[in-house]
Amino acid sequence: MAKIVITGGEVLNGEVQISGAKNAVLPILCATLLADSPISIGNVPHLHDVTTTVELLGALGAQLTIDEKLTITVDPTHVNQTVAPYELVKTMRASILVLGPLLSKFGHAEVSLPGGCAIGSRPVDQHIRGLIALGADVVVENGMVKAKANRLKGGRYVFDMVTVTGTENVLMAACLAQGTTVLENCAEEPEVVDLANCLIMMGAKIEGAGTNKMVIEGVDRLHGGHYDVLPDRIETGTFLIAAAMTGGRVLAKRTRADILDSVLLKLEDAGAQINSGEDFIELNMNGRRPKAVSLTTAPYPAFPTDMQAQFAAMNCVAEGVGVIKETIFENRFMHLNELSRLGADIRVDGHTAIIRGVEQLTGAPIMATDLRASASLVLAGLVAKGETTVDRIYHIDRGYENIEEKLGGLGAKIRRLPG
Ligand SMILES: CC(=O)N[C@H]1[C@@H](OP(=O)(O)OP(=O)(O)OC[C@H]2O[C@@H](n3ccc(=O)[nH]c3=O)[C@H](O)[C@@H]2O)O[C@H](CO)[C@@H](O)[C@@H]1O
Ligand SMILES: C=C(OP(=O)(O)O)C(=O)O
Repeated sequence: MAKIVITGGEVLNGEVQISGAKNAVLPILCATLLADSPISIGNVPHLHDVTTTVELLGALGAQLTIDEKLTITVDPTHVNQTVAPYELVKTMRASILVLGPLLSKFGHAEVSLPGGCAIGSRPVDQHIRGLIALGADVVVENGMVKAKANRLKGGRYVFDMVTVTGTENVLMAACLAQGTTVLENCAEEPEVVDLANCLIMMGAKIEGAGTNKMVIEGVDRLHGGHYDVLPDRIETGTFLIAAAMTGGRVLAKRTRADILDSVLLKLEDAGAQINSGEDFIELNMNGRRPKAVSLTTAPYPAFPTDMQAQFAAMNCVAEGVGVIKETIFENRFMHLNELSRLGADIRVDGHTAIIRGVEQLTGAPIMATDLRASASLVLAGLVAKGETTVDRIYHIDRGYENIEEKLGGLGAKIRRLPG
């Protein structure tokens, strides 16, 4: 299995180009199934999850072309399959996002219950109940979600909890339903808004994206066009933390500060100087050691669970004690054991981690357990004395484009050992 080897101790300095957001491009690629003419998607990140989605859409009969800039054009007019088997969806949580579009467009969908990061049980009951509220007939049998409907009808659904992909699935389904759908307690994440903007470009009638209530007026058809995916706020935050942990300065380009408020505030609490403009964020630590920060994860616009592991890594070397509460996923502390193997001082009490910063971590072989855990281990390796080898690095390739090249460009001593 491929590994990443890092020799810690370099102060990061320089510019990094941020890629398109994984959690926006995946639903948007699935939304192309709804169109009745070709649609091209730009600012696509080169990620394993994108390849998986492309393979999935291809297996459903869509014709895809990818140019040298990684713009993906999907022609969904030849889709002739509405079954997404386990073999195709097992590595990626987001594959459940073909359920809503297939059902809405073709009246039938069978999608295997998804895999993805092992960070919690991650049920899809809200996706199913939302589709039932639109008139679908849904059963779960042999690990498959099987849904059918002649034509979905507008309805009202109040999500039990804020769910990002749940909101996206039901939103996509509602676009081609007959009549008006009202969705409440919706996720307000920027990636949901990006999906809604893409659907609107395709002819959908959606109001309220980015608030907790969306009203969707169903239309008879959606068309193609072109859409550029928004920048990845989690990748951005990860590079800014790399600068903060190493006492360095990083200019993240082609990104957006307005979707990172809660993260930037915590970085300022850690002592970072932040300067941002329309499409860049610069973080300067001026050689200082970060101060520990306390945080609680919650749905957007509060602090994102996808940045929790990276802040845990920063707290390991920060001055003082930081208390981290994870409220979204029940099993998202697996990085903490590995960080302890580097010498971190961490106490876990249920869903709370109390981290006392140490002066120096020391390199060791460690194991990545999920996507953001992997990122946090790489960050820790940047500041650990000597060599850190992060095994099972395939997790990181699901969500970070060329992470070792980008960190290397900022001065990190990092290399990949092929498996
Ligand atoms: C591809 C994608 O966009 N992934 C993101 C998405 O995951 P994902 O959409 O899977 O996460 P959700 O927002 O759905 O999960 C939030 C919480 O709701 C629970 N839940 C969710 C759906 C459901 O039907 N029933 C239920 O109980 C989950 O177990 C979890 O405790 O949002 C998460 C929370 O911001 C992020 O960490 C993931 O990076
Ligand atoms: C948990 C994540 O991804 P997924 O939902 O695709 O497993 C993530 O992006 O941190």
